[in-house]
Amino acid sequence: MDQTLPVTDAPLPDTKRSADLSDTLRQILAAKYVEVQARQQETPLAEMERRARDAGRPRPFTAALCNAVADLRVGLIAEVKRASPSGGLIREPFDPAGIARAYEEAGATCLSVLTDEPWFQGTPEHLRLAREATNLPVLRKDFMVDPWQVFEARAMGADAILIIMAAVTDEMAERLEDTARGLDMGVLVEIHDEAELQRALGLETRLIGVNNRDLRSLKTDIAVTERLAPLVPADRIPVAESGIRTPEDVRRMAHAGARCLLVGEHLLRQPDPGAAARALVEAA
Ligand SMILES: O=P(O)(O)OC[C@@H](O)[C@@H](O)c1c[nH]c2ccccc12
Repeated sequence: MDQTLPVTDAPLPDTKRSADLSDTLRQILAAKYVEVQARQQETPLAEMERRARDAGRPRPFTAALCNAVADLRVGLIAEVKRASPSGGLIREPFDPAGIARAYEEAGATCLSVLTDEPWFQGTPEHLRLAREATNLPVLRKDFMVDPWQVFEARAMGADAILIIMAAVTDEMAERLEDTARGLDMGVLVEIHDEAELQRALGLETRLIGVNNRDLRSLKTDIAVTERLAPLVPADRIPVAESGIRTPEDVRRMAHAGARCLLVGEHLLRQPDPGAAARALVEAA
């Protein structure tokens, strides 16, 4: 996939201004800024806000995960994506509705659906199809850099958004969260190190996602959750993300304190993603 994109000086958080930021993340964010600015010309904020409010009330995303944790179940956020740049996944044929139904039958608590197209071949239509096929709350998995995208998420039917601390300033993170809360949407904030955890704790959301994938190197190591989940305060809920494949991985994440898991690639590489999801749900 040719991704030679114009790199602009996106307002990245100070900690990320150095060259240590992965080319991938920098290119994704630079392209996202260009894309979002163009899309706002087509659909101004006032109109997108109207569409969001017309979309009705979201399904409870955070409450679904809190209930799973309270019932000592695994809170599985099962991901729907056609491709992934880091692992070379391409799922063909790709049936978002069928995959979502299989996840629901397997006992998943929520869905995560990629809507980033250049890198993950995701679309808002994938999210709409997956959401319509189940009763599960759906997280819009995309690179949020502007509150306009939060209204767009609700307008396409999403029930929650992701805030990646490595991708935004503290001020933007707060604006994104305020916008989501104003729409009664859930917020999963994502971190990859101790500094990002401290920044994330400045937000209200209880859901602290620990991404085992380093957005600089795209290297994945589930030991990241084992290091960071114990540092998450007791009034928050750690969510282990990325690189989770086996029942043993699930037990390691649970032992580290993460009973909510976000899993994609392993499930989507299987002929029957539902059976693979059930194996993980039953593992803890
Ligand atoms: O496919 P995996 O390794 O199971 O990972 C799922 C999910 O954690 C990953 O897709 C993800 C986590 N944070 C993101 C931010 C943007 C895009 C993708 C992601």
